[in-house]
Amino acid sequence: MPPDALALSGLTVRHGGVLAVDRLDLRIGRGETVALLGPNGAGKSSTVSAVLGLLRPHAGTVEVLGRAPGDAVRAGCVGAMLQHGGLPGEARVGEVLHLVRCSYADPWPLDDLVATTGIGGLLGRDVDALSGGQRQRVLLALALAGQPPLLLLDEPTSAMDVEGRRAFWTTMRDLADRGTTVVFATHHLHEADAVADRVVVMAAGRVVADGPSAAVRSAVAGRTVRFTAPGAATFDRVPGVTGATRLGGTVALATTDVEATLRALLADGVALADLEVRGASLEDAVLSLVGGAR
Ligand SMILES: Nc1ncnc2c1ncn2[C@@H]1O[C@H](COP(=O)(O)OP(=O)(O)OP(=O)(O)O)[C@@H](O)[C@H]1O
Repeated sequence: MPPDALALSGLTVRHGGVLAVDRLDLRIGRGETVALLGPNGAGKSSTVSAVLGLLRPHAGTVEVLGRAPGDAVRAGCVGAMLQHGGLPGEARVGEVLHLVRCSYADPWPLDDLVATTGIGGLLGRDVDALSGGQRQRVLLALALAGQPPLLLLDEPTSAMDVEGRRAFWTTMRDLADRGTTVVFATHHLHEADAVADRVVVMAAGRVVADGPSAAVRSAVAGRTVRFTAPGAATFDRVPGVTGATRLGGTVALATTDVEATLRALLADGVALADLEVRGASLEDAVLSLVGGAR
């Protein structure tokens, strides 16, 4: 059987006195699309850096496609887009792309790479003159230049506009459909929800949840009941309600028992105009999981 894309065992990363990753065990199979989630400082970037061999773990092991991280990177098996990824200065985008493609034995065909990453209009531009979102698209093209089987992306869409993000994730889904393993750290939870087969939630250097997004969401009890109610009536004492907020005429009630809450509201004669009941979002789930890990 071919080795997993990633196999981390007991990975521990320290930055001086700071414990960034704490005995992390994680396996990611080939072809999976995995979102690494968690608050600032959870250890996501440190994990990515260890996988790329950019820092030496304090303890534990890292295998990338069955190899040591440095070997996998040197063999062109890993494409990466890092949070603070640099581009050489005083060069044009096309020149940098050419140089990087030349370093691979079997580079991604240029026209297709340029079209896939949407950088056709940028090839003649100075890299120093790119906007944040354009820079991220160029970094993606460089990460893909060697057609790597594994892509590691650290907050890849942080500077992109809505359209750029949508195009980016469409590209990622296409890559995943072609069998590329995609691992990305993000704070855009709705994107993780839409794109990833699996989400791994980290807090304080450890995994606090791991599974399909729907499973992680369902781990959090509770629903939100939302309706329009003019006036200043309060609803925090309604059965099941654990939290009530009002914004103008819109009332949102967090409840652990939707039926009891709705029955009580109807019995009180509340009209429940524009009624909406929804389950926990991935954001609710992550907040709850991370809160519990603190
Ligand atoms: N070079 C460094 N020197 C000292 N401490 C560091 C360094 N890099 C990271 N840390 C610390 O390690 C911990 C984990 O940081 P890391 O960047 O891995 O988290 P993260 O989950 O990627 O956060 P973010 O979402 O903010 O990017 C944090 O407490 C951070 O302050």
